[in-house]
Amino acid sequence: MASKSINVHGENGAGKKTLIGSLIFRCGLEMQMLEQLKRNGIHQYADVVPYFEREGIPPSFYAKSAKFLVERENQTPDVVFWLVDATDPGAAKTSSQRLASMLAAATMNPKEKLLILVNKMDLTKWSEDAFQQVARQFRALSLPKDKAFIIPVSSTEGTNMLSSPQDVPWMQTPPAGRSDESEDLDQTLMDILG
Ligand SMILES: Nc1nc2c(ncn2[C@@H]2O[C@H](COP(=O)(O)OP(=O)(O)OP(=O)(O)O)[C@@H](O)[C@H]2O)c(=O)[nH]1
Repeated sequence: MASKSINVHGENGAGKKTLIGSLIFRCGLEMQMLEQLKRNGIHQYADVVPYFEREGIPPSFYAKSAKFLVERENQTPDVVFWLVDATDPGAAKTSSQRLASMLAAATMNPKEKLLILVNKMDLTKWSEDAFQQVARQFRALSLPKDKAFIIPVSSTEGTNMLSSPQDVPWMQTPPAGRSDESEDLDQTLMDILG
């Protein structure tokens, strides 16, 4: 199976460790490792990556096409996860400005995909307004063509990561007049990773 690299960015507290821990728990753990985590008192998603780092275990998870390795220092990974807190539009603005300057300076340059993940959607009760308020900040940037996607998720609940959320009608019906791929809200995080 192919191996690909992922780099994770986001403001403090956006949910970087929780997202990766959640992906590792949902699609990266063998029974033996699950038992090792339990034995060491690791029950929260956010504690998995720090535990792996202490133990020298490279964090990774599986998607359909590849094994994804999470790397800290890599300016040209295959995929970048750019996390934004859906409950904090102010932080989203700062975050979008930081993304714009990193793209302009090419200090972050994903080879295949840039996934802007609007996280903590559960806390907004999957509000379309909350999502659009954050997404708008990022749509205003000149994002790399055909590589960038804006995806609402909940890392703690795993929603829209492996399967689509139920009972969120606006996710199935994109806004009228918008047909570009980055607005294809009926694709989950894993669908887009491929
Ligand atoms: N309700 C909810 N809480 C979340 C979600 N994702 C993260 N959190 C919470 O947000 C807080 C910060 O999450 P972390 O994963 O530690 O965030 P981080 O980006 O790694 O934080 P730093 O290392 O400080 O930059 C924790 O209390 C998480 O439980 C989510 O999808 N929903």
